[in-house]
Amino acid sequence: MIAVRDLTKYYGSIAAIQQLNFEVADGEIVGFLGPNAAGKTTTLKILAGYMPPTSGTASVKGYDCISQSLAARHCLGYLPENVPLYPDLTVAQFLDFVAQAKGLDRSQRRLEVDRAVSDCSLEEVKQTLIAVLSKGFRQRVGLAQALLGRPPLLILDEPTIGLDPAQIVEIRELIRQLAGEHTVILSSHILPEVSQLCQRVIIINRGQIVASDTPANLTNQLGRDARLHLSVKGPTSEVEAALKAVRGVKTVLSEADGSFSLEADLDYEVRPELARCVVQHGWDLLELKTQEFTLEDVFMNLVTEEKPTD
Ligand SMILES: Nc1ncnc2c1ncn2[C@@H]1O[C@H](COP(=O)(O)OP(=O)(O)OP(=O)(O)O)[C@@H](O)[C@H]1O
Repeated sequence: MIAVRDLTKYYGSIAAIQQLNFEVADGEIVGFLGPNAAGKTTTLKILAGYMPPTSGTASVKGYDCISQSLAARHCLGYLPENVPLYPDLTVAQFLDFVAQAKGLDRSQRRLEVDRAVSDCSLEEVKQTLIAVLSKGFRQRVGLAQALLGRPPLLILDEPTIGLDPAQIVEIRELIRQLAGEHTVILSSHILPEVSQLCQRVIIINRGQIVASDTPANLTNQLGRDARLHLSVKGPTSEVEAALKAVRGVKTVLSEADGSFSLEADLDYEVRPELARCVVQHGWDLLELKTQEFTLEDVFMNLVTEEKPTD
């Protein structure tokens, strides 16, 4: 569905993205994840045909996003970071206007507007002026306009930004439902959002791709170490020293609440020995649990490891 080759964009002397290469297959839901200024919006704008790259190519369904922009744009619906809505129009008028701009004829327009209104649960505000809509409803209108014409690809730039927690849950649920019939690429810097919604994650930092895999594989890649959390009632420095001495334990960190975080070699089952160690010292073992690596750990690992080259 999407093929990106050596995509590079300079704004003046600033390289927003450099030599990006990735593909998105039909039916995939891909999260484009990165910190602020990583180059997410720039990439999505190029894919949506909003601006040309400095070099490299991007195509949607085989159509080049710049030289065959019209054909490429027919295959996609784009929700920009800041949705350009017309406040003086009602929701129905605005959607009809966008449907016209997408080249749909009168009868198709009515059907498509009704379907998008229904898909995005906009019935109650269909005749309401956009000016008076809440941010959550505006975002739904933004999604609805992207859906008009049933494009096979949806490009969603930070779809939940600025929404309250309840609205975020609603929009995520809506995206999950839409994903069944569409290929989706969405950008976000919210890690749980990406791990909940996406089958694959592309992590971008300083304009370059630093990882691309399923959330599960990314967390598995984090290494051969297990993380454990212990809560022990005993003298902190002595407990710390004793835990450190257990075979397989690599690091011990005492936490502000008096508990301990450990990293241990996965090749050893350290838990029985840790428990014995605590009990033999006459301390109380209140809790001992292993902790899974999360996408946040992967992200921090990749993003903080990457140092600027200049
Ligand atoms: N129109 C522009 N003119 C000059 N520089 C720009 C322009 N748009 C973006 N940039 C710069 O390009 C880099 C990438 O920006 P971009 O908006 O693509 O990142 P992003 O990952 O979407 O960030 P955010 O999460 O903050 O929206 C940043 O350094 C940004 O300042």
